[in-house]
Order: sequence, then structure tokens, then C-alpha cells
Amino acid sequence: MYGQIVRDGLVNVTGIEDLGLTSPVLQRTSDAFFKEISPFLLHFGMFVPTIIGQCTPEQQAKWLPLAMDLKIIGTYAQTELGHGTFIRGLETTATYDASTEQFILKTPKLSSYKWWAGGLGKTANHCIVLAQLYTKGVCHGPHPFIVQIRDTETHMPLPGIKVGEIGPKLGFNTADNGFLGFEDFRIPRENLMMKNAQVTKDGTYVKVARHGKLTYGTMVFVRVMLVSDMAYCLAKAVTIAVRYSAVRRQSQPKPDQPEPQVLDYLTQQHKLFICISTAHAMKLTSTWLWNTFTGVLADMRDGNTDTLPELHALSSCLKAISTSDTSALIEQCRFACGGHGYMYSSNLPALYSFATATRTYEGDYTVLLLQTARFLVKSWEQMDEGKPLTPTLAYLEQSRNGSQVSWDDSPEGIVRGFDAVAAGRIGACVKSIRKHINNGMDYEDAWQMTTVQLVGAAEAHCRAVICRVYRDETARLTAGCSPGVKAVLDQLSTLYLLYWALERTGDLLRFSSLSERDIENLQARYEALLLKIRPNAVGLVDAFDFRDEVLMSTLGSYDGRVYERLMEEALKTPLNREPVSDSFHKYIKPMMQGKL
Ligand SMILES: CCCCCCCC/C=C\CCCCCCCCCCCCCC(=O)SCCNC(=O)CCNC(=O)[C@H](O)C(C)(C)COP(=O)(O)OP(=O)(O)OC[C@H]1O[C@@H](n2cnc3c(N)ncnc32)[C@H](O)[C@@H]1OP(=O)(O)O
Ligand SMILES: Cc1cc2nc3c(=O)[nH]c(=O)nc-3n(C[C@H](O)[C@H](O)[C@H](O)COP(=O)(O)OP(=O)(O)OC[C@H]3O[C@@H](n4cnc5c(N)ncnc54)[C@H](O)[C@@H]3O)c2cc1C
Repeated sequence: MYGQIVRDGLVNVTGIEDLGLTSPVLQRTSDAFFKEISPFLLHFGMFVPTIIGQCTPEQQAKWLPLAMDLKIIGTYAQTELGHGTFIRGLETTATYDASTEQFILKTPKLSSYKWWAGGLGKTANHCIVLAQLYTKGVCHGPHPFIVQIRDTETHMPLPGIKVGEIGPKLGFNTADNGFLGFEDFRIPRENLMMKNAQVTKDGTYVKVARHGKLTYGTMVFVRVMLVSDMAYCLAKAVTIAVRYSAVRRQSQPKPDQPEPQVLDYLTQQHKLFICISTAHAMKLTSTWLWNTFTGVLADMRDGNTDTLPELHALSSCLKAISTSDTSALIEQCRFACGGHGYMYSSNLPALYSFATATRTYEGDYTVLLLQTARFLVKSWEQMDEGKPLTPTLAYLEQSRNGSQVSWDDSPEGIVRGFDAVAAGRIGACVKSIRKHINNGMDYEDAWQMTTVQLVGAAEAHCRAVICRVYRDETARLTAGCSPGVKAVLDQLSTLYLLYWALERTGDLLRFSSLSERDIENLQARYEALLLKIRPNAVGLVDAFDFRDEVLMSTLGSYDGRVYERLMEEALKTPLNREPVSDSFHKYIKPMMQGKL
């Protein structure tokens, strides 16, 4: 029964194509059971996908049934105390011993301890370990291995394994993130995950993959999935905040009038409606990204890895921007709920601590945007050499002559404005790198000196992609809808464009013919649109269709009994069990009597 809940609830997921799954929509019904982050998250989120992505069919036949039936519980241990971002710098070694046909895993020093893997501390008995593969005295870089770390009967760590929990964190405290060290721990040769690289019995290293970075495939998969997960988290947060804002009344803007619902304040609408709109933008973009991802998988099955760099660039920037926007907007939802939003029982703190972690894990924000920037600069240089551009960069072509784009305030015109900003910022980076090189710097230093601008350029590219996909997909998907639904969804995507145009007026002034008057016009349209969306706001969050059990919020439940639920939760707290707590007799009274 429990295993069933973990499988069907935690991973009521559509995702991996090889499992017959068709879109990246993550709806965790398990949230209603577990309440907090599950220690099995890494088992289904990374252990299973890595078996699928990195094992040969024979290895899959051995490990996948065990993992899917929860006969073994796994996690993904890549990061070490000393290195997370720089995977090539990992220090754990796996040295092949041809005499026993085993790999010897070793943790050479403190900084080489595996650190962070979810579920590793107390739950997992198996683990995917990324280690530097040595055979015949040659290091072949980081490779994935399946390693049993605990006895499946007693759960005791196996001899040669040092494992434990890493301690309290900002969030994720139910995920028992762990540390792991190896003292010359031996595993069979077959435990090297051999889809992309193999070591034969005599220790010969055989590279199978056509692309050097396929070992990083699980990370690309999870980055793609996280975009969808962020849409899910943000939709939850804004459901809570909008429902609460419809219940909460505060202040008296006009004398002799009742206190308005806080949702009627324009500033509150400004805080919240962009959250509704962004949840839709991310959901549509994540489905589009998923289709790109499965297209690249299909290409790779046909032996073509040419489309992988663009996927890496897209999944990197969309992961970075979706996680960063979501954490900021969930925090905004909390602000929108005033003091009660700070209550744990609102569920906003838990949602925030989850979302803010995603900005770091699976690739830090800055690091991933710089990966995208690498691709953008390369593409610009290829364009200069007359080579064709990939589909998501086709817009660069229009901007290559460097002239300003003329401002057009239609939604399609605004999307073109974002293209112009992205192209302008990428071009400015290329110019900066070339200037530094002309002044005598080597390429790496010139790149380093341009990284602040490069992060901005990658963000601008990502924003342009989201705006275009959101607009196009809304139009496509609402083509057969009723005029009412079509109008409301059009309002939401227009709101996204206006909001970001106003956030990026500096860039638009620089790279388009936008004028002061155009900005005033944008601002007025934005404010009018907030008022138009207001009557549908509660309906729009209800349409996200979260059950109260999944939302788990005193502020956001469907029935709006906010104050009753807050009081019910307060009365449950252990400090309210007795009218006078022991600490009064032990410490406070003696202190008052001068005895302490
Ligand atoms: C019926 C039942 C159904 C059951 C179904 C079960 C299945 C379950 C399905 C779904 C579940 C989904 C759940 C999804 C949510 C899961 C949540 C999981 C929670 C996760 C917790 C966190 C886990 C982690 O954090 S794991 C650790 C992650 N670590 C990182 O991300 C490290 C980041 N660092 C890097 O990625 C890289 O090292 C780098 C990007 C920083 C690059 O390093 P580098 O500078 O050293 O460069 P390289 O030399 O490595 O690269 C040179 C070259 O390669 C290109 N490159 C780099 N990376 C990639 C890549 N990934 N792909 C392609 N190409 C890549 C790079 O751009 C360079 O290219 P050039 O051409 O420019 O040379
Ligand atoms: C909640 C949580 C769960 C996790 N779960 C797992 C797990 O299950 N398995 C696992 O293996 N790992 C896990 N991790 C680890 C996670 O993947 C790493 O923390 C993450 O990849 C960031 O790497 P880092 O900690 O080395 O940061 P660092 O790279 O040390 O980053 C520190 C700072 O340096 C900057 N920086 C680093 N390199 C560069 C660069 N080249 N250019 C510019 N700036 C740079 C970063 O932007 C950042 O500001 C988890 C982390 C968290 C927080």
C-alpha cells in the first residue's frame, strides 16, 4: 500500500518517454500524503531516470524492475563537499582492478565526500555515484556507477561505506540529504552504467556515445522537468494568495465605505496577476521544452547529436529563469498575504523554501545562464561566418545590422521588441569580448570580464523565448475555445508582455525606438488590464484545480474559512496543550524571584 502511494502519488508524473509517458506535467498527489518533501524524491526523480538514460538494455533489465517495485531505494550522489558545479573537478575515484573485475571506489580526502544527495542520509540503500574512472592508469573523467551502500535486510551501512545525514537546512528537512565516503569499496565491473562508455574485462576503455556530455543526460532531463514543476508550485502559491486576498479586508480608502477586499487594491493585483500569468507561461513553455527534448532524444536515437547544444542552452536558461522567477513570485505571494502569509500553516514558507532550493540545485542560476551565453556567443560568431542559425536564434538575423527595431506596441510587436533586446545584448557581449581581446587579453579573461553582461544577455534571450512561446501557444490552444475563454487567456499572456516590457524599459529604450510616450501608454494599458482581470481572478486560480488536501493551506482552502482554520491550527500546537508550561516553574518563576 505504502509503495503504491509512493509510486502513484509521488510520481503521478507523465515524463519519461521510455516509460510511455507523453508530457512533463507533474501533479504530485503525494503532497496530500507526505505534506513535506519526500525522501523518495531522488529515487523517482533521478535514480530511475539515470538507470533509463545511462544503462545498457541488459543493465536496465536488472535494475529497473527492482527500482520501480521499490525493492531497492536509490539516490543520485554527484556533488561533493568541495565541488558541485564543476563536475570535471569531482575527486571520488573508481579505479578498475582487472584481476578481480571490480572497481575500487575511494574518497581520497575530506573535500571528496559526496554531499547533498536526497534520501542518502537515512533512506536509500543504493546510490548512483559519479566518480573519476581510472583504468590502465588513465583517468577518463566522471562516470556514473550503481553502488549498494546498505544491507537490504538490516539497513546497516556496508563495510567500507561512511554514510550519514548532513543536518538542518533552510528547507528540504524531510529529504534526509546525506554524505557518503568510500574506503576502498569494491563494486563489480558491471556496475559501471555502460550505455555511453564501457570498460571491458581486461580494463580497456571503450567510448560508445557520440557526444561527450551524454553522461550529463539526467541533469538535462531534470532541468526540463523542473520548469513544469515551477509552474505547479507557483500555481499553488498564487491560488493561496488570491483566495486569501478575496477573503481579507483591510483599510478604508473612502470614508463611510466598508473595508474592501485586499484583492481590490491595484497594487495587490500587480503583485498577484503576474503570478497567475507566469504559471501559465511556464506551463506552456515547459510543454514546448519537453517536445524539444523528446525531439532531440529521437535525433540521438538516429545517431544525430547536432541538436543537443541548443537543447542544453534552452534547458539551462529556462531552468534558471523559471526557478528564479518562481521563488521571487512565491515570496511576493507571501508578502501579499501580510502577517498570516508568514505562518507555516499558510504553506507559503514551505513552497518558498522548496522553490528557492531549485534555483541552486541541478545547476546554479548564474552557472546555467553562462552555459546558455556560451551557446549564444558561439551562434553569433557562426552567423558572422555566414552559417545558419538554430530555430530559437532565428531572430538574430534581423538584428545583425545593429539598427534599432522600430517600436510596435501590439503583442506581436512587443515580442519582437524582446527579440531585439536579446539580440542587442548578445551583440554587445560579442563586442565587449572582442574589445578586450584587441586590448591584449586572452579569450578566457575577456569572457570573464564580460560575464555580468553575458548573464543579462542569456536572461534576455530566455525572456524572449518565453514571450514568444507563451503568445504562440496561447493562440494555438485557444483557437477552438469560446470567445470568453479566449479573451481571458489572451489577457493573461498580454499581461505578461506588458509587465516585462515595463520591467525592461531601459533595454527597450536602448535597442528599439520606444519613447517616453510609449512607456506611458504601456503603463496605462497594464493598469487597465489589471482591472479587467480582477473579476476573473478567483475563477482563474480555481481553474488550477488543486484539492485542499494538496494545497495544505489555512489561507487558501476553497471554502475561504481562513480565520477559523488559523485558530484551529493554532490550537493544535503543542505549546497550547497545557495552560502553564513547565518552563515557567523551572526557569521563569525562579528568575522572577531572583533565584536564577
Ligand atoms: C508508471 C510509473 C511512472 C514512474 C516514472 C518514474 C520516472 C520518474 C519521472 C519523473 C520524475 C521527475 C521529477 C523531476 C523533478 C525531480 C526533482 C529532483 C530533485 C533534484 C535534487 C537535486 C539534484 C542535484 O542537484 S544533482 C547535481 C546537479 N549538479 C549540477 O547540475 C552541476 C552543474 N554543472 C554542470 O552541469 C556542468 O558541469 C557545467 C554546465 C557547469 C559545465 O561544466 P564545464 O564548464 O566544466 O564544461 P564542460 O567541460 O563540462 O562542458 C564543455 C562543453 O559541454 C557542454 N555541456 C555542458 N553540459 C552539457 C549538457 N548537460 N549537455 C550538453 N552539453 C553540455 C558545454 O556547453 C560545453 O560546450 P561547448 O560547445 O561550448 O564547448
Ligand atoms: C536542496 C538541495 C538538494 C540537493 N540535492 C542534490 C542531490 O540529490 N545530489 C547531488 O549530487 N547534489 C545535490 N545538490 C547539490 C547541488 O546540485 C549543488 O549545490 C549545485 O549544483 C550548486 O553547486 P555548488 O554547491 O558547488 O555551488 P558553487 O558552484 O560552489 O557556487 C557558489 C557560487 O559560485 C558561483 N560560481 C560557481 N562557479 C561559477 C562559474 N564558473 N562562473 C561564475 N560563477 C560561478 C555560483 O554562481 C554561486 O554564486 C543539492 C543542493 C541543494 C541545495
